[in-house]
Amino acid sequence: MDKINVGAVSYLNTKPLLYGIVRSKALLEQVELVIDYPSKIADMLVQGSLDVGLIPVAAIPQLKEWHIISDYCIGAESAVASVCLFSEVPLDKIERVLLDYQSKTSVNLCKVLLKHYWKINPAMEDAKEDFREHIQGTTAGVVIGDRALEQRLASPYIYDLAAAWQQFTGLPFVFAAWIANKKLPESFCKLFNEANAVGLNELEKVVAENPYTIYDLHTYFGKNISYRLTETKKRGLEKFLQLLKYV
Ligand SMILES: C=C(O[C@@H]1C=C(C(=O)O)C=C[C@H]1O)C(=O)O
Repeated sequence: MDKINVGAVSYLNTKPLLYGIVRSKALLEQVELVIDYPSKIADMLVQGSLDVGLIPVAAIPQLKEWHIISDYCIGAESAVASVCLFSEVPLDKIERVLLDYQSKTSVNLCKVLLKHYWKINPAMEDAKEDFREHIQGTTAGVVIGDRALEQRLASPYIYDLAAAWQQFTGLPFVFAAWIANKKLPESFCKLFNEANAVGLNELEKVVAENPYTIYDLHTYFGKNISYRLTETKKRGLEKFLQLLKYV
């Protein structure tokens, strides 16, 4: 039987989900695992080189067919820490926003918040690889993932996009979810879901396996990121997909 091509995000936030996946022999026999940054994983799922991906939810409208195949996601109930608008000046002085090329969800979340919540209208620019060096003066930037945790040490103004979304809507936010572009066998989905949960029940071990000095990973995995795809998170997701039509 052909292997199921699975794509996962290369950031620290995905380590708790991958912990059990890479330890499940039964799963690894069925799976070819690819790890890359989120916008790449989304493009691969849309093109069909993946069957399942932990994809940015903003890419969902690009898929002809999609199925959420797991109860786990990369979400947040309040401040997420690793998805922020970083700036040297306060919000009302920002003239230009550089948008992280590795993101599909957060750059659109920032557009939604600028328009409907903060009600300001700076210029937006899709950024290139070295964009973090250009976050200065009245030029701000949306940065995601591990690089955002680093950027926290450099930027005086940090606007957490999940916290702002929560204040705007009263709902949690889903950044990425395990989405398949075709129906997959029930037996695989069950095994896959169970494997996702293993690391979440062993966060101490996941932290120990990933030495990191920039940010406390107990806080990051245990408080900032919220991994369960609950009914309220699904409501947050639906609301975001609605607003996405008009950005
Ligand atoms: C919370 C995060 O969520 C991520 C944000 C994504 C996006 O903006 O497209 C995609 C996948 C997630 O890993 C993060 O990476 O910091």
